[in-house]
Amino acid sequence: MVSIPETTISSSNGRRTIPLIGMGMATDKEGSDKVKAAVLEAIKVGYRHFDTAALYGTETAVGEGIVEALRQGLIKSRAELFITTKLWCNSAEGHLVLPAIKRSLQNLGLEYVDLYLVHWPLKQNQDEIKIPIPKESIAAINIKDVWEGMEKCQTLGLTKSIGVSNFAPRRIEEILSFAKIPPAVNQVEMNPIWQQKKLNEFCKKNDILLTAYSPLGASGTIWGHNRVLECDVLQDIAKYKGKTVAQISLRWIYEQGVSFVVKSFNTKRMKQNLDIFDWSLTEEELNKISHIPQRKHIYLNGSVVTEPNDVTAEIDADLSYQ
Ligand SMILES: NC(=O)C1=CN([C@@H]2O[C@H](COP(=O)(O)OP(=O)(O)OC[C@H]3O[C@@H](n4cnc5c(N)ncnc54)[C@H](OP(=O)(O)O)[C@@H]3O)[C@@H](O)[C@H]2O)C=CC1
Ligand SMILES: O=C[C@H](O)[C@@H](O)[C@@H](O)[C@H](O)C(=O)O
Repeated sequence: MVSIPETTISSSNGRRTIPLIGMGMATDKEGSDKVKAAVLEAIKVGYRHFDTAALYGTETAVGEGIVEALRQGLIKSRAELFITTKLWCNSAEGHLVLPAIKRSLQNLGLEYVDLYLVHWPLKQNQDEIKIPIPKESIAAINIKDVWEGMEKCQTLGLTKSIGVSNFAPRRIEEILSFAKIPPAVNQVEMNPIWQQKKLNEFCKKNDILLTAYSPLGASGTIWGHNRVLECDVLQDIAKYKGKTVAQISLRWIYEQGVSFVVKSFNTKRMKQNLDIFDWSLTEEELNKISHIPQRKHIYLNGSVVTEPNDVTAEIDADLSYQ
C-alpha cells in the first residue's frame, strides 16, 4: 500500500496533518453503491483523504463507506481519515452556515470534518440546491458574515480547519482583513493547462495550502475536458518516461508544492494516480511544461452550475488572474 506524503495546515489544535492527495467524490454518473465501493477500494490502496461537498450528493455514501471500512478493519479509527466537505451557495449566509455543516455531518455520520470549505464566493437566494442556479437567485456573498459562521463551526469543534474554494487573492485578502481564524486552504482548478503560478505564490506567502481540483481536467465528466490528457507536451514526456499522461500531470502538480484531489473509481487508475513518488521531472521537462499555453476551463458563466449574471461574471474575471 502506498503511503501518501502529508503536509500540515492550521487547525483548532495547532498544526494538523493533511494527506497531499485526496480522493475526489464528485461524480455525474456513479450512484451511491459505486461511491461507497470506491471509498472502500480507495482506502485499501492507500487513500486517507476524501473530498466531498453538500452539492455532490455523495456525503451519505462516503459516510457509509467509512462505517464499512471500520467494520472490515481497513482502518482502526475514523481519526485515520481526513474528510473535507463544502458549504453550498444556498447556505452562504452567516446564520445558515451552522445548520449547513450540521446537515453535512449528519449525512456523513460524523461528529466532525477535518476541513470545511466555502465552495464558491457566491450566494444562492433559495433554500434548495437547484442546479443550474437561476440567475435571479444568484447574489453577492457577504463574506464577513459567512466567515464568522465558518469560524463558529471550527470553534464548536464541528470542523478542525476551515478554508475556501474558488477564491481569488483579493477575496482572500478581504477575509484576512477581519478573520480571527484565517483560511487554511484554497481549493481551485489547477493542472498543467491552468498552472495558477501567481495564486500559488500568493497562497504560500499567506500560509494557505493550495489544493488543485480537476488535476486531470476532469476528463470524461460533464464539467471537464480532454486538453490535459491530450496535451502533446505531456504526451511526449509520458512516452519518454514510460508513465501515463495522468501521472505526468499529477507529478507536476505535486512538484509545485501544493496538494491535489483527484477522482477515480477504477482500482487500476486509483493506484496509478498514487504512483508518482519514486520518480521526478527533470529541469528540461519542467521547463517544457511551463511553456504550455494556458487556458482556464471552469467558468461559472454558462456552466452546468449557474446561469450567467453579473455576480458570476465577476467571479470568473477574478479567477482568470494569472
Ligand atoms: N471545489 C470545486 O469547485 C471543485 C472541486 N472538485 C473536486 O476535485 C475532485 C477531482 O476533480 P474532478 O473534477 O473530479 O476531475 P479529475 O481531474 O480528478 O478527473 C476525473 C476524471 O478522470 C478520470 N481519471 C481518473 N484517473 C485517470 C487516469 N489515471 N487516467 C485517465 N483518466 C482518469 C476519471 O474517471 P474514472 O473514475 O473512470 O477513473 C474521471 O472521469 C472532484 O471529484 C471534487 O472532489 C472538482 C471540481 C470543482
Ligand atoms: O462549471 C463549474 C463546475 O461544474 C463546478 O462548479 C463544479 O464542478 C463544482 O464546483 C464542483 O465542486 O464540482
